[in-house]
Formats: sequence, structure tokens, C-alpha cells
Amino acid sequence: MKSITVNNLIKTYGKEKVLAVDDVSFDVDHGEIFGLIGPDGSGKTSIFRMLTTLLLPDSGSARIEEFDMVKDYKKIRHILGYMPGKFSLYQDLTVEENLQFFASVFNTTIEENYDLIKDIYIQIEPFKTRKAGQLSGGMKQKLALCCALIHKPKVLFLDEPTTGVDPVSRKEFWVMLKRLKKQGITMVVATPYMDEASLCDRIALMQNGKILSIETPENISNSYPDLLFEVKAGRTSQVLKALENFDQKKNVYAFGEFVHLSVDKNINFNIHSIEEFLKNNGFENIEVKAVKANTEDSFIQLLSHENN
Ligand SMILES: Nc1ncnc2c1ncn2[C@@H]1O[C@H](COP(=O)(O)OP(=O)(O)OP(=O)(O)O)[C@@H](O)[C@H]1O
Repeated sequence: MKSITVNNLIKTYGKEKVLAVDDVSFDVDHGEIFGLIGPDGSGKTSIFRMLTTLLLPDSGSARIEEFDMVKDYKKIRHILGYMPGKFSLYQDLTVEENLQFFASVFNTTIEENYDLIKDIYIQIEPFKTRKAGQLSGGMKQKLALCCALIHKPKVLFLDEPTTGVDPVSRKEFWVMLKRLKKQGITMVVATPYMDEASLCDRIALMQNGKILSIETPENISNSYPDLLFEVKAGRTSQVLKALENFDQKKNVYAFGEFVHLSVDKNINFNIHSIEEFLKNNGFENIEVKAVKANTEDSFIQLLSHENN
């Protein structure tokens, strides 16, 4: 049996029937970290709200462990933890009071389940008398995770858990998630960060309420269908503008300090033609290298394919 099974979920909003989730199906194994990746408005939060029993679907079904999302919603609430994107904490309560509150909602105590949160809680324990509203972003996030874990859930939903958090805290957060995975907890994580996507076991790439692909990060990169080049020649914005007019380009976009340029694999293509083109357009110190696509490149490719 899978930990989560989702079948043909559809969700619309309002009289206009805005289609937020469009026939979405996927399943998640026990102890898997499953990523939902997509731009704002692609439907991630709506899926989370349905699976955490806070919102009814128009149609479709889902099971969390052995329970039906609609019929068994009360049982599901006992076995899932939810860390919503916007803060779930009571800003005027202290760190310890927040944790006690969440424990009492589930008829448990901090002591009873301390083992599961220990590694995370010791990092914020020195501030246990501080109000949650006065914590840094990284500490708030650790407290929110402790609160979501305090009743020992089997399944954990994390909606953009690292948005607005500094890079060091983001890294630490993923170390914590990997530890929870070792304890057998199933996790579904929505994130807009592509480097985090590659830390998931499998990822679903989403756009306009639909899942475009579900794959391991490695397979997503390996199945990239085009040739990909990394280009540098001075100011990225100028290189980008020039390469927009490169005849053989499929996609061209900024990628950190580089420009990434993709070209159809099936045409007879010589890498030197990129350098020549840039030289003819007045660029100097040109560096061009063939590179392997990562998750972000694959996502851009899938999106452009969908939009054409
Ligand atoms: N309560 C609502 N009423 C009307 N439309 C809504 C409502 N909630 C979401 N939507 C719309 O449904 C679509 C999907 O939104 P959703 O919040 O699920 O996406 P998301 O991927 O989580 O994006 P974000 O990260 O911005 O929350 C969007 O077009 C959004 O405007």
C-alpha cells in the first residue's frame, strides 16, 4: 500500500469556476520525500488544502495511509502534520507555549514525543521563553516544524517551508527533513526553489493546475531532450538579448551569472557557431560550454513545450 494515493482531483473556485487543480493524480511511497514544484498559482496550495482535509474537491479522491480524504477526515487529521506556507504560529505565545498548545490539541505532551523533535527543538530551546513573533525567520520555521511534528504524524505536508529563510537555515532545514525521512515519515513538500527540488526523491512539475511530469530529479535531467550550452561574454542581460536573435536557439534564459541556450538535438549543430555569432555581434571574452541540464533547465523546457 502507498502512503498517499491521489486520483483525478479537480478543484474550482467561485461562480466563475476558476480551475485551480485540473485532474491531478499521483502517489507517494512510505518514507518518500515528494516535491510539488511550480510557479505561484499553479495549484500547489489547493492540493495541500484538500489532502490535509481543509478543502473539499469538486471531484476525484485521495487516500492518506488507509484513510479516505473525505469520509475519514477526522482520522487523517491525527496522522498528518501540516506546516502551512503562511505562519501557523501564535505570535504572542512563547516558543514553549506554542509547542504546548499544539501538543494539547492532539491530546499529547511535549515530553511524550520529545524524541522526534529533539534534534530540532534543542536549536530553539535557548529561546523557549521568547515570543514566536520575535524569532528570526529560520527559528520560526524550526518551531513551526516542531509544532507540525509534536503528535508524531505519519505524513507531513510542508507548503513552501523555506520561503523567506536565509540560505544557511534552508540547508539546515533539508538536513532535518532527511533525518525525518530516516524515521519513516512520508513528506510532501511544495517549493519554488529548484535546488531544493533536486533534494526530493521524486518531483511533480506543475503548471496551471496540471502535473506536467513526475520523475526522480536524476531522470528529469537525464531525459532532457535538447543540447544545452552555458554562455558567458560580459553582461548577462546583453548576451541574453543578443542570443534571442540566434537562429538555431530553442530556449535562451539567464542562469545565475551565465546564459543557458538550448538547441534541437536533431539538427546538425556546431558549438563554435555560438561563439562566432557573439563575436559578430561585438562580444569579447566569450566562453561557451556544453552542460548537463538540471531540474530548472528541464522545467523551463517542459513549460516552453507546453506553451507552444
Ligand atoms: N479561494 C480562492 N478563490 C478563488 N481563486 C482561488 C482561491 N484560492 C486559489 N485560487 C486560484 O487558484 C489557482 C491556484 O492557486 P493555489 O494557491 O492553489 O496555487 P499555488 O501553486 O499554491 O500558488 P501560491 O504559491 O501563489 O499559493 C490560482 O489561480 C489562484 O488564484
